Parts: sequence; C-alpha cells; structure tokens
Amino acid sequence: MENSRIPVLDPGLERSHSSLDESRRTYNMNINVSPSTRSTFGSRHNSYSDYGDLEGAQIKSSRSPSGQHGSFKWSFELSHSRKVSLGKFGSVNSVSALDMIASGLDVQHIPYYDLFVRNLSYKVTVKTQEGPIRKTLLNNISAEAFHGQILAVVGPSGSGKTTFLDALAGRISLRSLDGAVYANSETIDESFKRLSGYVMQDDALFPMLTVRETLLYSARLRLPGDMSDAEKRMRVENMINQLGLKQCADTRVGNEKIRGVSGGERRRVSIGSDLIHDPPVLFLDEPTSGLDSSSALNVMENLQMMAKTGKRTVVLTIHQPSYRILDTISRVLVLARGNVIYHGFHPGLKLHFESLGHTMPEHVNVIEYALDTIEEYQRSPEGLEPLVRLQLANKKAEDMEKSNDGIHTEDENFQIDPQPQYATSVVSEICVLSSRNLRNIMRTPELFLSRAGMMLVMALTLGTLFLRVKKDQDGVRQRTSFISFTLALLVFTSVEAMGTFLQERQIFIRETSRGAYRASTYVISGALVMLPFLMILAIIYSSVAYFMVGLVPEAGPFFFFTLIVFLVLVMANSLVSLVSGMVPNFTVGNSLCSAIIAYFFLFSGFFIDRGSIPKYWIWLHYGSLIKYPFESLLTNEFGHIDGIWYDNVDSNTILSQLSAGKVHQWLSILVMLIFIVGYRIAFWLVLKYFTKSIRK
Ligand SMILES: Nc1ncnc2c1ncn2[C@@H]1O[C@H](COP(=O)(O)OP(=O)(O)OP(=O)(O)O)[C@@H](O)[C@H]1O
Repeated sequence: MENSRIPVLDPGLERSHSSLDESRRTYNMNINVSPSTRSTFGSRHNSYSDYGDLEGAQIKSSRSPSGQHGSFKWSFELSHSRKVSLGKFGSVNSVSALDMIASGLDVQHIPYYDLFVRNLSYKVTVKTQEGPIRKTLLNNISAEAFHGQILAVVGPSGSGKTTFLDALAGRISLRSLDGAVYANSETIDESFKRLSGYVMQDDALFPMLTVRETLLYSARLRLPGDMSDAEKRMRVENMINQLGLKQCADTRVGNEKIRGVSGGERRRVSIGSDLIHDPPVLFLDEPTSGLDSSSALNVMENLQMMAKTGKRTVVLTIHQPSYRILDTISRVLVLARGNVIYHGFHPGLKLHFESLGHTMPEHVNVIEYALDTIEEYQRSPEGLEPLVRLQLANKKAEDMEKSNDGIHTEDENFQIDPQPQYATSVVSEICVLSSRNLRNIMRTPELFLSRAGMMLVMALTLGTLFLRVKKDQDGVRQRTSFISFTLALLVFTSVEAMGTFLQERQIFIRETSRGAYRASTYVISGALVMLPFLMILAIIYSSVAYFMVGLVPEAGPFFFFTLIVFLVLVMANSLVSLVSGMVPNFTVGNSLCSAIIAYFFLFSGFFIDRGSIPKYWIWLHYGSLIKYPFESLLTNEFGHIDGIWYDNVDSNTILSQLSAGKVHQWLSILVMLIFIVGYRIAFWLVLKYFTKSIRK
C-alpha cells in the first residue's frame, strides 16, 4: 500500500482574546480566520464547535464564518466541572486547548478517527474452466467516514460491501490491497485494528451466558487491567442501558436450540461486546440483517446515539434501509460490482440520478430507487458504465473545487495512538477465560454427567467381562486385554470433546481478530479447566473397574493406575483439541481422530510386538500415544506380582514377551507429559497462525 504523507493545510487561525468567567461558568474566545483558511469552515465543518467536539460543556454560541474570513466569537458554558474533552482535530484545537488550559480549564483529548479511503482496489485470482483469471472485487474506491457519523455502505448483493468493510477493518491483508486507507493522516496498520471494533454478521456468542455476563467477560478481557472491577461493572451497566438491554440483562443469550433473548437483542449484545472497550471506530457487517423493522430501527438508533455521544466513527453495510433507518445514517456509499456509484449524503442520490435523465417517483425510498436503477443498468447492454462515469466526473469536480479552495481534509498533526497489543496480562486473561469456561461447563451439566455415566458403564462392562481374574495363563491374557481395552475406550470416547471447540471457534475468531486475548491463554485456560473434570472421570473408572477385575490389591498400584487413566484422558483431550483446530467440521474431525487413534493402537505393541514391526514403521510405534500408558500399566500389574504364573513363566518373562521388558514407569509418565504439552503447543500454533479471519 502507498504510504505517503498527506499535505496539511496551515490552519491560519489566530486567537485575539480568550477568558474564563468563573461566575458565569463560561469560556469565551475570539478567533481570527485568515483568507487562506476560510473555506475549511465553509465545507466539511459547519462551525467552530465541530472542531471543538466538546464534552462536559455546552456550546453557547458558535458563529460559523461560512466561507468568510474575519473574526468570530466562540464560547461555551461549563456543565459540571472545569473538565472538558476535546476532539483530536489538529492545530486548531491545539491552539484552543492550550488557551483553555492557560485559562484554568482541565482539557482532555479524546482520540477521534476520520477515515479516508483513497483509490482502493482489491483483486483476487479465481480459477475458471478457461484457467485462472483476476477478478476485481473493489475498483478504485475513494470515500470518507467521519467521527460522530454513520457511513452506510449499500448496494446490490455481491456488490462488494463486505469486502470493502473488511478492507477498512484490516481483515484483508494490506499487501493484497492497492491504494490507501488513512485514519486521520496515518495509513492503517495492525495498531489501527486494535482500536476498532468489528461486529460480524453472525452473532457468535456463548448461548449459556446471560446478557450481563457476556458483556462483563468482554469488559474484563478488553478493558485495561488497571481498571477496577467495579468500574468495569459500571461500564457494563452503562452499555446495557445504552443498548436498551435492561429488560433482558439476566436472560441467557441462547441460540437456535436454546431459548434465549430475541434476535434483535442478540444483535445488540454482539454490538455491545465489541464496543465495551469503547473503540473510536466501529465496523458492522449488516447489523440489521434478520431483524424485524422495529428491532432494526432500534439497533440503528442505538448506533447513531453511540456515534454522536461517543464521537465514534461507524461504518456499516446495510440492505435496503427503511425511511426511518435512513434518518439515522449520515452518509452513504453506493457500490455496484466493486465500483462507487455514489458517495455522499443520501438525499443527494435523487439529484445524482436525475442528472442522467431519470425521475424518481414520489414517496419512494431513495436507496430502493438507487438499487432499482442500478439493477436496470446492470441488465442493460451498456452495463454500469454511465453510472461509474457520472460518479467519476462528479468526484473530479469535487476534488477540483477542494483544491481551488486549498482544502485538505486530512490532518497530519494527529496520528494513530500507539495501542497496547492486549488490554490485560496473561494471568488475568487465563483467570477470566477459565472462569468463563467453567461457567459454561456448569451451565451444561448434562454434558459432564453423560460422560461420567459413560465411564461408569464402561467400568462395569469391563469389570464384569474380566471379573476377578486369576493368576494363570488365562489371567495374563485377560489382564493384558483389560488394560488394552481400557485405553481404547478412554481414548475413543474423548473424541466427543471436539464439538466444544468447533462450537466455540467462531467466538474465538471474533474475539481474537480484534485482539481481545492471546491464543496461548485460550489454550492454557481450556486445558486447566478440564483437569478437575478429567480427574473425576479417572477416579470413577478406576475405583470401579480396578477392584472388579481384581488387579494388584495394593494402594500404590491402584493410585498409579488412576494417574495413568487421568493422563490418558488429558492426552486424548489434547490430541482432540489439536485436530479440532485443523478441521472444517465435526464429521471430518471425527474421522481424522478415529483414524489417528486406530493407528496409535495398531502400533502400540498390543497387536504386534515391537520386534515384529517393520523398521520403516517403527517411528509410529514410538509416536503412539498408547504405547507408553500400555507398557507402564503392564509393568504396574505384572511388576508387583512375584512368583510363577504358569509353566515356570514369571513376571519378568511375561513382561519381556509383552513389551520387551519392564519399563521405567515414571519415565513413561514424563513421555506422556511431553505428549500433552506438545499437542497443546501444536494447538496453540494452529490457532495463532492458521485460525484467522484474514483474507489474502
Ligand atoms: N475470495 C473470493 N474469491 C472470489 N470471489 C470473491 C471472493 N470473495 C468475495 N468474492 C466475490 O466478490 C463479490 C463481492 O462479495 P461481497 O461479499 O463483498 O458482496 P456483498 O455486497 O457484501 O454481498 P451480500 O450483500 O450478498 O452480502 C461477490 O461477487 C463475491 O462472490
């Protein structure tokens, strides 16, 4: 992308007088506007107050020079304290801010970002029957989005609305884009991504959490670690009020299967959880899709209010906005097949099309009319060409006018604030994510209880099949089979854990794409939360099966057996998590996991002893996650029962026949721990580098 700096206009403003009148709680300023600056006031900004963007004070009088130079007065009344917040608007504000500080005001700067898109193009390579071709998804787009306003991107289906939004939101690799996107005067980069929020079309939320809990977890992850929990809770309550969610604050979010809040409310929860950290720029992909007209209007009014009061820049895509929704939108960008058809205030659309000889019927929604006209052109032999040409001609005239007036809308004085990569520390992320995981598990006890029930049934089944084994040749075979089937059942029944991650994947992508937390803390918290549950499962299985079968009746071997069962469950869970990070859906994941586990079994040493495995397959024997628990459990059993078993065969002989000798049990545990850590690291790498929503 182009990285040139944009030239900036010397504001040419001079202050001739300023004062703070404590008794009347007013602040006054006289400003002289030089001839070279006048048109700045006449075009983009309507009055000096637009530069001020005051919060904590009420503008009393602000006389706009409206394209004239000369002197004008500006004053405001303090509402509560001496504290006022100013927008970041270049040297104009720097002059006034310094002046206000000198007069005794406590001036804060709020970061505002205006977006300037310049000649943005995006092409992808598409495979066709005739071979690969380059398809243009965005063609030379220029547009602006200002703080405090909503820019709505409209157009027929497939016109490139989502692609445009993705390009602005940093969801398309910058290397693949031609042209430039500036936030104030800086080209956007990773840092900009972190100060913007992105609300996807699908509401990826945890169905079992309530609205308040969802927003609170989002606040704890996205707001700075040094902010107190009470402040975070207050922010959540404000957000609930702002979004009109008070009625359903303690209702579960729900989804298609679980009864929860309404579609419109869910949409607002999504918006709230991406806005809780108060990003100055917000992108929303079809925030009103799937909503009835009143919910859609409600969402848009909330967004308009947020844009205005929080001075946020809102860019969203929308399909056919109603009359009332149009009132909430400041400017529109009409796209068709990746081209700009119109950019500006929506009432201007009528005039725009009239210049081509069309007449807009009375009482017709201007956007609907525009979309219908575009459809007509798309179907006509000349295609969109006349519309694109008209827009280019208008833009050229507009640019000329601006350059004659010496207007440069971008300002070099304000740059993107350096953003910390993550809001909170690793430890805090682990705590919040673990707490959220735990709450989700507790809210779905049936999942754990069914797994525990399955363990019990498995233990009883194997327990009765191998009931009270003897110390003879049959007993050796039965013990070996019991250990082997135990491992098979433990590992195969772990595959069901895959569903959890696959369900959460969209949430993970949504949250991490805006830097809510690290992939590593997600992996660690996921593993930590599972440990107590897996331990309970291991205890249930061991305490029933071990004594029914009649394995070594000593405490040491029993606890060792339980420990191995636990580690096998953890190992299988880690493997399944890794596979779930790599596959597109449960069916593929299930088949892949089953195939991997079957291979691990085949090469574990139970079916084919190590000596009989061909050399070129031996790596699979050592890579098998079953081999180590299998050998250590055999040693645990036969190593503790001395004496002759049958026909002069003792424990050592049995062990060497089964698994080439007694293994060092603690070494096996170490290897199992290495497997667990290895799978988790691989899972983290997959999440970090491959589970991204960035388009190339
Ligand atoms: N990776 C891609 N490869 C090829 N074509 C693509 C790719 N991504 C998007 N497109 C095409 O680009 C065009 C614009 O897609 P986009 O999703 O931006 O449209 P849209 O205006 O948001 O559509 P809708 O209103 O239906 O959501 C479509 O024709 C789409 O098929």
